[in-house]
Amino acid sequence: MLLKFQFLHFSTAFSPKFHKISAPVIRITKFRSQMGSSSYTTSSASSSKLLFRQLFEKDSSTYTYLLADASHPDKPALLVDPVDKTVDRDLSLVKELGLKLLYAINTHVHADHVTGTGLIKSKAPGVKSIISKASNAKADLFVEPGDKICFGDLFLEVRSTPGHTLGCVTYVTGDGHNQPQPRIAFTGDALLIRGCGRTDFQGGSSEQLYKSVHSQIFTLPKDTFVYPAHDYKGFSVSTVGEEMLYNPRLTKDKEAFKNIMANLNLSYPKMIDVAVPANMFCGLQDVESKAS
Ligand SMILES: N[C@@H](CCC(=O)N[C@@H](CSS)C(=O)NCC(=O)O)C(=O)O
Ligand SMILES: [Fe+2]
Repeated sequence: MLLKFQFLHFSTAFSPKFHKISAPVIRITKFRSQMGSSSYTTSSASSSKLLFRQLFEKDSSTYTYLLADASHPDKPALLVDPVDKTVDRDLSLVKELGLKLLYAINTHVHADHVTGTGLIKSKAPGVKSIISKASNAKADLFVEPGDKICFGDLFLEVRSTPGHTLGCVTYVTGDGHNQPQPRIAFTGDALLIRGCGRTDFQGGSSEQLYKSVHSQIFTLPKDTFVYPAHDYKGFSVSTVGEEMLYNPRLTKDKEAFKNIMANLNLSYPKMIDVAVPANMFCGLQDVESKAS
């Protein structure tokens, strides 16, 4: 089934410190209900267009993802959850692969590392930063549930998955013509491989996280790949079906899940007092205050 694109309105917002920009985030009617159907045709041609790289930052065990439409003449690309320390590596890769980086995107306001989105903007002018409107952080573009972030013929659909933080979102791949199979879900810290994000700060709520994962991620096709923002156990990828069967927290009923989350006894992330305020400003809070 072909999706009918309808441009509703642009979701743009401006950080006072950044250039004015006008890149659109596209909203499409009935998108979420269509995503729930199984009537999309599979096309190996369409799925082969996606260039995909998983990158790792070892100090915070963070995964950054590079995606591009390799079939498009411009090879438009985006980065999900870049880290400040590895921005040069990521931008070198973008250059080596001949990609045109459009967007630097966060799944949420990270507590354990400084995002690379602000640095990327300064080193690669024209790139737009994106975060959810619900995060209340600064960025060039704010996304809401159902929005599509387009790069060439491909896009990321935005799904609201609060619970680890108030503004957490999951980005799910899609194609303007055919639904590539399988899809990929970038779950941030909402769903980790055999785990999930903690819920004890940044507006976290175990009740909300349970609902988010079950309603927004576990409803995706079971062969959907799960690529989280972190891994602490040596995993790199899972699937929705695998997590529905084997996730030791989210396979439990809600009350058992809430009990597990209330008793994690994790120490606070070492960088939280630096990272959260900085990440409210694309990781550039100190740089900006020093500059002004
Ligand atoms: N030790 C690390 C932080 C580890 C941590 O708290 N990770 C977060 C995701 S980053 S906000 C988390 O939700 N972990 C869940 C879990 O079960 O481990 C540091 O000091 O930075
Ligand atoms: Fe987090």
